[in-house]
Amino acid sequence: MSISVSAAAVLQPLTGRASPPAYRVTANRRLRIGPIPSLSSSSASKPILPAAAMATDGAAPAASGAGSKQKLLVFDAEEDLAVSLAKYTAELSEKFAAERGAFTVVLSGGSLIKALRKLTEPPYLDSVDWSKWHVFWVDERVVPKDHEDSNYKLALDGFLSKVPIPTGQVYAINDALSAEGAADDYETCLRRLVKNGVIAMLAATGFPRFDLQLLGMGPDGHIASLFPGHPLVNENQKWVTYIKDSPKPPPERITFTFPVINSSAYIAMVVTGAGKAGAVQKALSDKETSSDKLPVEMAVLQDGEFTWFTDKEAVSLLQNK
Ligand SMILES: O=C1O[C@H](COP(=O)(O)O)[C@@H](O)[C@H](O)[C@H]1O
Repeated sequence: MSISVSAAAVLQPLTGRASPPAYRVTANRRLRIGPIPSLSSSSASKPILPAAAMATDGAAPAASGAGSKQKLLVFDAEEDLAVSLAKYTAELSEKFAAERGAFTVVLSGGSLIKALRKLTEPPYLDSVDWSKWHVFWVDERVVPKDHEDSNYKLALDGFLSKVPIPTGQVYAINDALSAEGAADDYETCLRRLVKNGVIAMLAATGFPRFDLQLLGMGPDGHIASLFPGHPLVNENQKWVTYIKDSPKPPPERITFTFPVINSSAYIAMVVTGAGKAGAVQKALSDKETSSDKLPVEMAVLQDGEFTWFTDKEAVSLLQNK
């Protein structure tokens, strides 16, 4: 099989949003998977038509994922990905700071944090208005904040300690509480910030609408602390919930639920390495009605823009099919 790439994917710059590192990709539900054509010798990323979740411009909203678009960016090297991710994030920061006077950013743990390193360097260190940033976690391990397993510590060491975000705008969990207590406490914090306008609300869903969620995916296709086959993936009332039997250690965690993840304005899904190629292949295959969806496949924005930032290894099974 071969990949079908729309010419529009190459030629049509995205408009109406922050100017992105790549291009709008128009939908093609007859996606064929195969070798990635060389689209531009000067570009480090190659837009490819991805998943069934992609929506045609102007298409009627589907039952879920209304208004959702997905783009797939594939970089030759992780270094190129990091450069592009920094530009993308800085442009969204500028857009939301101008529009709303605040930029609400959700971090995951794991490999994502290292991919943010270019934001801590010139020109972004000086050009980004860090005073507008409000930082949250899509999931957190229920451990002390100075524990090696803490997503807060990972982000502090690798990112937050290197940029001047006001400490009062960094919303870590209360690590003195139980998993259940920490989840409730975090949701209460989010509700307060929605009430005072720091976090937007998506009227269509009644859930908070973060400006940008910077997410990673595990080799099993989990995102946040929402794991394949775990009942938490079906939680549709709570904003934040907890897990005590995480298949990946540590076992106790709190996590945003899918309604919150899917109410975001923008998601950057940052996935690198051959170890994730199987999950990427499944997520970007053309099975629209698969009943055994991976958690990453359940991340479908209600009204927003979803961009995959990947490297060649992560999409290697797409290339070889
Ligand atoms: O446990 C977790 O894993 C995922 C994926 O991590 P990665 O190192 O494979 O990128 C991460 O997104 C999540 O926040 C974390 O708690």
